[in-house]
Amino acid sequence: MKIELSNYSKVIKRRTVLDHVNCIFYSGNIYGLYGRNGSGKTMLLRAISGLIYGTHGKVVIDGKVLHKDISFPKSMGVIIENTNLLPNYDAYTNLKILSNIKKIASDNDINDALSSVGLDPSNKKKVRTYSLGMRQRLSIAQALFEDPNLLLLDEPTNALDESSVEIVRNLLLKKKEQGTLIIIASHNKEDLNILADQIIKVVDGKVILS
Ligand SMILES: Nc1ncnc2c1ncn2[C@@H]1O[C@H](COP(=O)(O)OP(=O)(O)OP(=O)(O)O)[C@@H](O)[C@H]1O
Repeated sequence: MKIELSNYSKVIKRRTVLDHVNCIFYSGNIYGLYGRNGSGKTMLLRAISGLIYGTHGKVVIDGKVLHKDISFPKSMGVIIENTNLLPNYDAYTNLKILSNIKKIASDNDINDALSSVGLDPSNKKKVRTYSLGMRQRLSIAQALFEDPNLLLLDEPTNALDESSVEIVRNLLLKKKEQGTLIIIASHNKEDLNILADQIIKVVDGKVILS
């Protein structure tokens, strides 16, 4: 998989939040987006995910122009703010409902996905009563669940304790080895140093490649 942003800009209410971004992402790599609050990291993830329309420029995914040839990247797992969880169901039911929509997962798949992030599949607690860290682990299970080719993760480990961070780092490195393209926005320099093949600095909507 190859994702290319060419001269991509996004202007919201006369403010340029992404400014002539040019970058290329390839499968089998982890890219770390690093930058201050409000610099545009989440916006860049949204642009790649197809959640927003660019004001100028384009996103091309495997030769197909986003919002022209395709609406979304074909196989994608996303964590952009914790809006993807169903708070009134337990963790198992969250993944079960997702799998019923997509009709792909067995009970074993669900149990494995929850166990892989250290959640107990038999825990019947409703997700609304979960701690932030448990929610974050469930979001990660959900993003990884269908084995997507592309993972877009906004601050995936900011609420996790040390042992959970370790679990998630290992999971992501394993996915990378399997050829997944992973883009992570993070304030955690240690995470990015350990995980990222390339760190991309985002400053005032501009991308600085290093
Ligand atoms: N819906 C919106 N309407 C107007 N401006 C927005 C909107 N969402 C984000 N912005 C602005 O776009 C800019 C980039 O925001 P973005 O969320 O991408 O930053 P970020 O680098 O992810 O920050 P953080 O580290 O705090 O998560 C910010 O100035 C923000 O105020």
